[in-house]
Amino acid sequence: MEILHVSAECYPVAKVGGLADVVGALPKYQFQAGHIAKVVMPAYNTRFFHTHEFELVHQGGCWLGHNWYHFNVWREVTNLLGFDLYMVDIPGLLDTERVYGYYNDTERFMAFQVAVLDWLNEWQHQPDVVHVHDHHTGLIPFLMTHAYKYERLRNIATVLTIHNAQYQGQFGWDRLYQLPGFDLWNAGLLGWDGAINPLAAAIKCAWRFTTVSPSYLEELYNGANGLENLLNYERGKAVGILNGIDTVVWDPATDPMLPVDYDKDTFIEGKRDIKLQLCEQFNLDPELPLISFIGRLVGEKGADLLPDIIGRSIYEQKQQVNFLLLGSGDPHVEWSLQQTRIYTEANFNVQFGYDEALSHRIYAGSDFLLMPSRVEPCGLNQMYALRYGTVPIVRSVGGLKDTVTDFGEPNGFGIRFIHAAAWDACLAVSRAVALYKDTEKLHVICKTIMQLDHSWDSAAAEYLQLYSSIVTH
Ligand SMILES: Nc1ncnc2c1ncn2[C@@H]1O[C@H](COP(=O)(O)OP(=O)(O)O[C@H]2O[C@H](CO)[C@@H](O)[C@H](O)[C@H]2O)[C@@H](O)[C@H]1O
Repeated sequence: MEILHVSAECYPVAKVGGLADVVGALPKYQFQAGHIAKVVMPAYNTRFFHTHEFELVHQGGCWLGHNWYHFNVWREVTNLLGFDLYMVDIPGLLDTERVYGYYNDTERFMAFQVAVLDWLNEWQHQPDVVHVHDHHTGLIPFLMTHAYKYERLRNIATVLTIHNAQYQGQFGWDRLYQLPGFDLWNAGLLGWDGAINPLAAAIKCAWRFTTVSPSYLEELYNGANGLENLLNYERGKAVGILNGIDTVVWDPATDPMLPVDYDKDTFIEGKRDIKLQLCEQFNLDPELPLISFIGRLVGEKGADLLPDIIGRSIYEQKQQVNFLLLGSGDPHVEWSLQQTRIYTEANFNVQFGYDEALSHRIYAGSDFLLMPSRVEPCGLNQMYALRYGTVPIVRSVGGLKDTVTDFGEPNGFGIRFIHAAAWDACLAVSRAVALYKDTEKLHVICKTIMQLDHSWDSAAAEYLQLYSSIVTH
């Protein structure tokens, strides 16, 4: 089978969050299973694009309303990532330093999608499936079925994966003229709640859609940032498939970003050494339990609760616990964390910004990883933590509920709490501190969690089963 993944992010080329991890791993597993898996993404002005060898496979141009853009499609020639990587370069639109956050993001991703389809329209053959990810690529299933110039693509199966339904990419109907021509009787398929909504359009037009965990799918029917009714209406097309993790990139036994490697038999020394270095770097006492948080500092991740959780826990535990944070996001949260640090300096440190290498050292060197998420479609951090022998403390929601059991239950191994509230998270922290003191029990848990299988094997098979159910030839 031939699958073309279309995405705004792909690790290690350009990563903002978990979307990149998934698109950098799933195609690799599909390729290893004997299929042709391709990824096409924007050619941002990244180091990767400038330091690897690419060949030009297509040149074209597209109108976006009154503006004409040239584009080039490049292919990475060495199959470095374990699948075919294509990058669409649109000077003036996509050659940006960052992935998102520009005033013209709507045009940038609209042009990207049109360029991908123009290119696909020129292929001699056709892929079996076009698999789009999140709202940045959500117009594709609509355009493939309704735009006049893509009539040839009409019978290719399309799948949408929703990594996060909070973001939908809405824009006004006044921009309708920027899209390639289609029969206006079908314009309603683009809309939701008074605007063009690319995520809603993809839910309506893709042949199937998936969410990144079964629990998240169930939750979306009741809370999906305005799309609940649509999702309920289209539920016949929905499947929840739990993400896996790339066990080659995320392996403490071979991770080049760690100063010391370790496995299930050497984790006590390995984790201790990395924790020592981390604590030295961040001025924390290595004898105390180290609880970390990595991620975007936004409400969805419960980041606004962190100052309270940290301040109260340090007080309640009589300064016998440490916290370390890596992330960036909401300026109010960053400010509040800085304020918290003023009175908890000996027990808490934070690094604002994005640092891939540091994130690996934190997963490895921490005793616990805290995830007080309000919404968590899947969550990869808890699976990385498990693989690195770090006990996850999670709010029982979405994918966290599907991947972490509580050590208070038979065969449980993590710490779960129910409410997205500081008091409940603080109770979970107190359980973590107590577990830390029971070294023997903690070590048994660490060894167990390092051996759990969260590789992509089973999820990749589920996706292939889904494709087979819709590919007609
Ligand atoms: N400051 C920082 N420095 C270094 N690394 C950082 C970092 N902040 C985040 N990361 C890394 O980014 C990734 C974040 O993964 P998440 O699962 O939390 O993704 P996110 O919420 O972006 O994506 C959405 O898509 C994914 C994939 O489907 C879902 O798991 C998730 O629930 C959903 O919200 C992890 O690899 C993490 O280590």
